[in-house]
Amino acid sequence: MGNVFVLDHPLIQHKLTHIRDVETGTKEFRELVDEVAGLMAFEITRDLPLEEVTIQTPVSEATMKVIAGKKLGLVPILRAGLGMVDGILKLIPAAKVGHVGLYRDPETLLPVEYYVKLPSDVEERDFIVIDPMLATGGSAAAAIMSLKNRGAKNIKLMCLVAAPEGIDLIHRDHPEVDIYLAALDEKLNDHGYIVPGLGDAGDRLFGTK
Ligand SMILES: O=P(O)(O)OC[C@H]1O[C@H](OP(=O)(O)OP(=O)(O)O)[C@H](O)[C@@H]1O
Ligand SMILES: O=c1cc[nH]c(=O)[nH]1
Ligand SMILES: [Mg+2]
Repeated sequence: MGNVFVLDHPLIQHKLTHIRDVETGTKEFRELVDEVAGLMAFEITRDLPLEEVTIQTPVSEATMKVIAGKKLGLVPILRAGLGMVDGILKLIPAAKVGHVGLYRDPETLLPVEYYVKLPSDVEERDFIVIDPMLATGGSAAAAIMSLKNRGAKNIKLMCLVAAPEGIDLIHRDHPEVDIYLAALDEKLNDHGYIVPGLGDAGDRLFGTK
């Protein structure tokens, strides 16, 4: 079964509290999501392989380590996943970015796919699927399936806030996928919103409500 990592570094917890606060406006919300995504990327990339290179310092020759040309792909789920991309790209600027467009039908809570564009070398890349919210898990599970159907083999999932229901669905449908979170919340409400959560991530990021 895939692991669930809750990245509860004090900086992440502090910023996430402000993200959750209903008084936090669009500009600050966007900046904080960007910052937390960068802090989380630090931990998610912990297993990147290194290789040795020989360099010359001002003092001597030395054998040191650099990241060994791993092919990474970030896949934000539109729209809200977009808010986390730049914060990660600041740390991993060479990553390619694919997009999966999904919205959750407000009545059925089921995901509806409207767009997919991935890097051409899907089979050779390790992917991180990104969405701030893992609620019922339907959107993330569908995005992961979309990647697998196109040949992706190694996939991680990165979210800010999850409900237990979402974790269960990913474990059921994609048991090998590791999940990285900033917080695991209590439950879903009757409308499928995470409690306490942070509200509608897309609307808060883009100011559409
Ligand atoms: O786990 P689930 O129950 O599927 O819910 C989570 C999804 O809901 C939100 O997207 P939304 O449908 O609001 O689209 P948006 O990002 O365009 O606002 C959120 O960004 C996730 O993609
Ligand atoms: O709490 C939730 C659940 C789904 N989508 C969101 O944006 N927020
Ligand atoms: Mg939304």
